[in-house]
Amino acid sequence: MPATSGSVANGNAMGRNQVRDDEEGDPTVKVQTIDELHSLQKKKSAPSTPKSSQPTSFFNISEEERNKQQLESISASLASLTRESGPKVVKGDPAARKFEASRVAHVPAHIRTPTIAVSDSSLKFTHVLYNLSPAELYEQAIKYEKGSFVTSTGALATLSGAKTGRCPRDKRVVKDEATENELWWGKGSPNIEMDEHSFMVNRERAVDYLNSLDKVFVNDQFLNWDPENRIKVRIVSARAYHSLFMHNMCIRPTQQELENFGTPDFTIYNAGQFPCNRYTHYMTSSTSIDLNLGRKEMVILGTQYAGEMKKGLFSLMHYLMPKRQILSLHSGCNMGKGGDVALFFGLSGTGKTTLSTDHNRYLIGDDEHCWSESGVSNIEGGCYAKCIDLSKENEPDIWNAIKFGTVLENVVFDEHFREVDYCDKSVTENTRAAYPIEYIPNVKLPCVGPHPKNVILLACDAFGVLPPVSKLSLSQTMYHFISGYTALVAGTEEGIKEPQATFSACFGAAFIMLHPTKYAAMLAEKMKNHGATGWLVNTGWSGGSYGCGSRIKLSYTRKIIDAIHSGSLMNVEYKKTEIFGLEIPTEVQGVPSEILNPENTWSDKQAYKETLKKLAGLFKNNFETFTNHQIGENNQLTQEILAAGPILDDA
Ligand SMILES: Nc1ncnc2c1ncn2[C@@H]1O[C@H](COP(=O)(O)OP(=O)(O)O)[C@@H](O)[C@H]1O
Ligand SMILES: C=C(OP(=O)(O)O)C(=O)O
Ligand SMILES: [Ca+2]
Ligand SMILES: [Mn+2]
Repeated sequence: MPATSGSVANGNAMGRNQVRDDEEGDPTVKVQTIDELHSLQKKKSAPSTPKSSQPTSFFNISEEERNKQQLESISASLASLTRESGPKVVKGDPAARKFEASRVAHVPAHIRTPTIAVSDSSLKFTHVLYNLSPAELYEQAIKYEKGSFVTSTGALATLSGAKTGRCPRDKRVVKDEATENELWWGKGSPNIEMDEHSFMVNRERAVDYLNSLDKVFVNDQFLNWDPENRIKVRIVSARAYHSLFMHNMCIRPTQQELENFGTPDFTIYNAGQFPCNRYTHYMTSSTSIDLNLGRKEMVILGTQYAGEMKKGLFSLMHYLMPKRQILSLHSGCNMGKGGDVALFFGLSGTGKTTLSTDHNRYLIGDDEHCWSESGVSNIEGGCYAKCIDLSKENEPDIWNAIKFGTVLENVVFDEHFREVDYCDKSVTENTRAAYPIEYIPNVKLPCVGPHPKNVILLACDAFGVLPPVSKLSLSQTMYHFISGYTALVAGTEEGIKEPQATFSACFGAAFIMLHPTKYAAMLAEKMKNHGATGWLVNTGWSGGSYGCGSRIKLSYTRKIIDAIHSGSLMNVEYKKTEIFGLEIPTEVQGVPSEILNPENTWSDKQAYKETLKKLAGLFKNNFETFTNHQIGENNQLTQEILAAGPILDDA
C-alpha cells in the first residue's frame, strides 16, 4: 500500500485517502497499466447514426454486414484485373491496430480478363484508411509524410513534390466508340487521346503501386449540391495530404450518407508518387492523368499536385451534366442579401476565388458550378485559393480560413514560429490553400442559388488595353465567352514563367469535354431566358502592358463589382470604344474616372493604339477556329456573335 501522507504534502485541502477509491473527485486514474491509460484517451466514435424509427433506408442491415459490404466495395476498387487474387484489404492504420483475421475481405475473383499466376501480393494486406477525419489525417501526414508541418494558425503545410501546377499536356482521355463522336477532339481541344488498352496498363500500374503500400486512403464523397444531380466519387490515394485535400474540396457526406454510400459513380486512383512508363503507348513524359469515361475512372501517375484531382472531376462534370441539359461552369458564384446571383467566369488567376469571396455577399462557390432549370449549384464542398501575396487587409475572409483543417500547399514558413510568408515564391508562385467552404463565414449552405442576374467575365489583360469594366450585349458575352481571353499567370500550369496572352474557350478549355459552342449555346439560352446581363472586367494591367503598367488595384475592381451587383451600373452613361466596340461607363463610384478608359492611362498613345490592334488581331485569329460552327439552333445567333468581335479596318 502506498503511504497516504503524500496527499497532505500536496496541499490538497480536501485531504485524500488513496486506499479509498470510492471517494468523489479521486484524482487517481483507475487503470493498471500505461497502455490502459492511453486506451481511455480516445472515446469510441458513435459507430453510426442511431437507428431511428425513421425509414432511414431499406439498408436496414447490421453494423457488421455494412462494414463487410464497404470493405468488399473497396476491395473491388483495388482489385488487380490481371491476377486471380490481389492484396486483401483490411480497415485501419497498420501502426495502430493488430492484425485481425475477421476484418479481412477477400478480393472477389470476378473479372473476365485473362489472369496470370498468383503472386506474392496475394499474401499481403493493404490497410485502408477510410474517410479519416482532418485530425487523423494531420497525424498521418505529420508522422509519415516529409514536408508536413502545422503552421502558426493551425493549417497543414505540405509539399506537392516536383509538380506544383497542373500538367494539361499530360492529360489523356480514352477514345472509344462512344467518346469518339461525343467529345471535342483535335485542334484546340484539351482531350488528347489514348486507347483503352493503354489506359488499362496505367490503371494496373497505379493499382499495383497502391497495393504495394502498407496503407491507402479512401475518400467516399459527393459532387454537386443539387440533390437531384449529385455524383458519388471515390478517391483512392497514397498520401494523407491528398485525402485531406479531397475531404476539403468535395462535399462531405454525413455519417448516414456514408453508410448508404454503396457503389461510387466514379473512382480516382491517385498514384501520383509513381511515374508512368514511357514505353506505354501515348505517354510523352513521366506524368499521365488519364480519364476513362466508359469505365468511370481516372488514373493519376507522376504528379502529386492535388489540383489534378479536383480539376479531373470537373472534366467529368463537363461531360455528365450537359447530357442532363445542365450547364457546367468554370466560375465563382455568390449571392447578395436580396437574392441576386452573380457568376464570375475566368481562367486561373483572374480573380474568381478572390472576387466571389465578398464579405457583403453569400458565397455559393469559388470555382465550379452547374446551372440547371432550378438555378445554380456548387459542384464542390470547398475552395482552392491562390495565396501568393495574400494579405489579411485585402482578403480577410480567405486569410481567416487558413486555420486547422486547411491544406496549405508549397508555402514557405518560419522554421520556429511557423508563420507563413505569403510573399515567398521559393517553392512556387502557385501556392494554394484548400479549405472547406464553411470556413468562409457568410457561406450559403446548401451551396445553391436562384438563376444568375449578372454574368461577369474576368480577363487578366496583360496588354493593358481592355477597359476595367464594360457592359456586354448577349452576342458580345458569347463572343468573349467562346474566346476566353486572359493572360496565364505564372505557376498554375507547368512552364509558364511570366504572363502570357492565351485564349481558352469557355474560360476553361482545359476542362471542357464537348465542343465549346455546345456550352456557349446553353449559356446564351439561359442568359436570355433569365434576363442576365453580361460584363467584361479586366483584373489585369492598366497604364501600359505587363512590365510597364501595373495591375489594377484590387480595391478598384471590388468597387466595380459592387456597382455591378447593386445595379447602379445599369443607369449610368456609356461610351463605345473603337475596335472592340465595348461599352465603358463614364463613372463608377469609388474608382477614378480617368482609368475607366484605358487610353487615358497610357502616356504613349501610339503604343496604346498599336497594342490594341495587336490584341484585336490575336482575338480574330483565335476565333477563326469557331467561324465554321453554328451556335445553337438558329444561324442568326452565330452571325451576331461573329459580328460582336473586334473590327479592324485594315484587316
Ligand atoms: N484587381 C484584381 N482583381 C482580382 N484579383 C487580383 C487583382 N489584383 C491582384 N489580384 C490577385 O490575383 C489573384 C487572383 O487569383 P484567384 O482569385 O485565386 O483567381 P482564380 O480563382 O480565378 O484562379 C489573387 O492572388 C489576387 O489577390
Ligand atoms: C486549381 C486551378 O484553378 P484556379 O487557378 O482557377 O483556381 C487550376 O487551374 O489548377
Ligand atoms: Ca481559384
Ligand atoms: Mn479555377
